[in-house]
Amino acid sequence: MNLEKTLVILKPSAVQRGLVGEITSRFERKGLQLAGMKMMQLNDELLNEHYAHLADKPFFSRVKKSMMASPVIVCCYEGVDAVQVVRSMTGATNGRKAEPGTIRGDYSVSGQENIVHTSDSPEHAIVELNRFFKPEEIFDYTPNALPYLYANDEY
Ligand SMILES: Nc1ncnc2c1ncn2[C@@H]1O[C@H](COP(=O)(O)OP(=O)(O)OP(=O)(O)O)[C@@H](O)[C@H]1O
Repeated sequence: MNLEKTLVILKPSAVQRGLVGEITSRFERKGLQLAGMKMMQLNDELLNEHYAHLADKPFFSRVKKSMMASPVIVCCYEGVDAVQVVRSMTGATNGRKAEPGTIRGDYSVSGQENIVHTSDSPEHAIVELNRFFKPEEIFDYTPNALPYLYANDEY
């Protein structure tokens, strides 16, 4: 089984709108295991790194400003194929286009204020978790529910 860890950032739009419990409960109910969680204030240096792929976009400084508008909650979730599972729960970037049932589809009507960031590949998840967490802030433990979450078979 392909056990992975992935990064979720509850953006200022989630924190300010009081959606932290709603969003984290979705991941819990799905069966993803919480491996790390903290509140932090993002800064320009971190965001230049995190959003380097957007540096030449006209909305770059607006996105960074919005990500610094309040503290965020950063989470590490673990599970089999966790990156793809969390990404599919996230929905399309623009909340107006995201499918109902996804986090962005259910809680956002904006392209920018879209509630969560989630890692988009296993490779990026490793880099992003190292960016936002110290090693000692990520916890490895065996959930009691493990036999009820995954069967032994490979589908
Ligand atoms: N055209 C746009 N106008 C305003 N903000 C945008 C636009 N496109 C993207 N963004 C913001 O920048 C973030 C990063 O954009 P990216 O293209 O990496 O999308 P994403 O991978 O769906 O989002 P994320 O990386 O946050 O999960 C988006 O989540 C959104 O907040």
